[in-house]
Amino acid sequence: MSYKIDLSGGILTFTIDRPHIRNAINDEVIQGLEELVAQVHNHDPQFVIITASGEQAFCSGGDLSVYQHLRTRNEAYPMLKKMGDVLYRIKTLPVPVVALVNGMAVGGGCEIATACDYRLVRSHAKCGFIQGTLAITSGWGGGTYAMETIPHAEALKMLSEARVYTAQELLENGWATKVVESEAGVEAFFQSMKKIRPEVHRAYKEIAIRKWQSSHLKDRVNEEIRLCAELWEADAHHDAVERFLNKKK
Ligand SMILES: CCCC(=O)SCCNC(=O)CCNC(=O)[C@H](O)C(C)(C)COP(=O)(O)OP(=O)(O)OC[C@H]1O[C@@H](n2cnc3c(N)ncnc32)[C@H](O)[C@@H]1OP(=O)(O)O
Repeated sequence: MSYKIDLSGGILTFTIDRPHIRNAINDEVIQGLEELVAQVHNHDPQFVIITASGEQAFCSGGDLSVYQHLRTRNEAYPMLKKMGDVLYRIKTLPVPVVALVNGMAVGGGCEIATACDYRLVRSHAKCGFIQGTLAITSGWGGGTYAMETIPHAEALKMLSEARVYTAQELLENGWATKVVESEAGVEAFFQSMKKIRPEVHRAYKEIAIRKWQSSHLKDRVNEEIRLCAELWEADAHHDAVERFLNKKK
């Protein structure tokens, strides 16, 4: 199984469990995220956490060993759309969603964390929208969410530079909610949040969702997915993926 879902103390936690491949996303993880959404609606938790196994990586994006076989725009689009749709459903869950960024979050991994309401970033973690180095854009909605989350120039810079940022840089540009040294920092965050009644958190989330609906967030995400699918089929993308996968051979 590529993921775990656990409910404890009113917190529903989704853990990507593929540390050997830096928690890259495959179809099973995408299905798991769909199951997470269903479980939120069934169990009514106070908070949702998305995290991953190990300390090296939160998520290295799409599993390139699998998705390298998607060659054309029409082949790439269904994968991008499926993940984009489930991330939008996660973003618009009625309760706060917290990314516990336990290590590197790059490419689609950075998109997943950006879709969350809060990002608790371990001090050793580095994160970035490195998609540009693969000659594509973000394609799961993360670019659109970055522009909703941090000031425009910071978002555009982070997306366009396509490099990894340190935890300190992420705190400075507003992407990281808090940099945490250890589990104690995470517990302190939730202790503080739990002082406020769940219905208050839900009400604020509802206000945020209304804003996203009125600014047609879903349409903007769909346009991002379409643009990424177009770039996906270029030789420049496939050559870059091949270079990454063959780097040690
Ligand atoms: C589809 C939406 C957009 C996207 O997500 S495009 C994908 C963007 N992701 C990438 O370009 C992959 C980036 N990965 C990396 O840069 C590095 O692996 C990373 C995360 C910095 C970690 O570096 P290191 O700790 O040095 O680990 P490493 O590179 O030796 O990786 C360990 C093993 O995992 C593999 N791996 C890492 N990320 C992967 C991925 N996304 N898809 C497929 N395989 C991946 C890597 O090839 C290596 O495998 P092996 O042990 O050499 O067989």
